[in-house]
Amino acid sequence: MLNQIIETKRTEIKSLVQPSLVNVQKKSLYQALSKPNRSIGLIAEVKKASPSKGIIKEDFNPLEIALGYEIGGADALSVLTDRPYFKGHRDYLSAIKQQVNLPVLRKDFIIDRVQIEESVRMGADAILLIAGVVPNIELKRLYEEAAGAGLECLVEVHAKEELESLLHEFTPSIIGVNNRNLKTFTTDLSQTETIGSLVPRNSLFVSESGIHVTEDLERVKRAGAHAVLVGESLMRAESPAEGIDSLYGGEHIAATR
Ligand SMILES: O=P(O)(O)OC[C@@H](O)[C@@H](O)c1c[nH]c2ccccc12
Repeated sequence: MLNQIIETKRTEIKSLVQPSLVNVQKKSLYQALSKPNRSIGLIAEVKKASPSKGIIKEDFNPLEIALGYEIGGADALSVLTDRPYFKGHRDYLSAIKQQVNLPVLRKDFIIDRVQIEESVRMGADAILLIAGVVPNIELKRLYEEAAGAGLECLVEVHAKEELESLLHEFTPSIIGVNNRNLKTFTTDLSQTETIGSLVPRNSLFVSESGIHVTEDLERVKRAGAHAVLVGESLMRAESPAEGIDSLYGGEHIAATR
């Protein structure tokens, strides 16, 4: 499946037409996650569908969901911009970034520098870079290119060895451990525990995927995660804010903010 997605991206890139530049105020994902609203940070994801779950939300209004996440006290947003597999759109990200006062991560499969330019133009604050889809040396180039263009990166890994070999090349400021196995699509939170022990002290550590209930949150918190990236369980909630509230077991937002 991942191979197929990457093939599709290569085709998309060949005919990519750059969007016009949207004028937005940059917000740092790193800073937001360094001082989270609650005991563990939250990147709340705007996602209509996924290859493993099909359509997650029928009546999907991305802007409304994003505004709901902001009201609910999310620290940052992740917006799917991949169209064929996740039913996202780059216009969703631009619209959200113009209306919501939170850092926005572009969730897509970035394999080429033209997509970095595209991300800047659409108004993203940060992009996802996935280890294993391009060689590490190439990932490092994309990371540096993004930094030069003013974008932060969440660098996603899936195995201990993958993180180890990545750290030989460079040390990302924000490292995501994906609990989802990209081949079988199953999620396993022990991924966060095993791989988390290797995340360098100075990097922010995000646990991604398969976090549904307060116990899951507690578990990845114990494993040292600074933040979680949550999509499906929030998308299925009665409302985005209620979803966040029940995930956090009613934990209040820090009064110091
Ligand atoms: O819906 P979930 O299980 O809460 O997962 C969110 C997020 O981690 C997931 O959407 C994701 C993680 N890495 C990705 C890479 C591409 C697309 C999507 C993803």
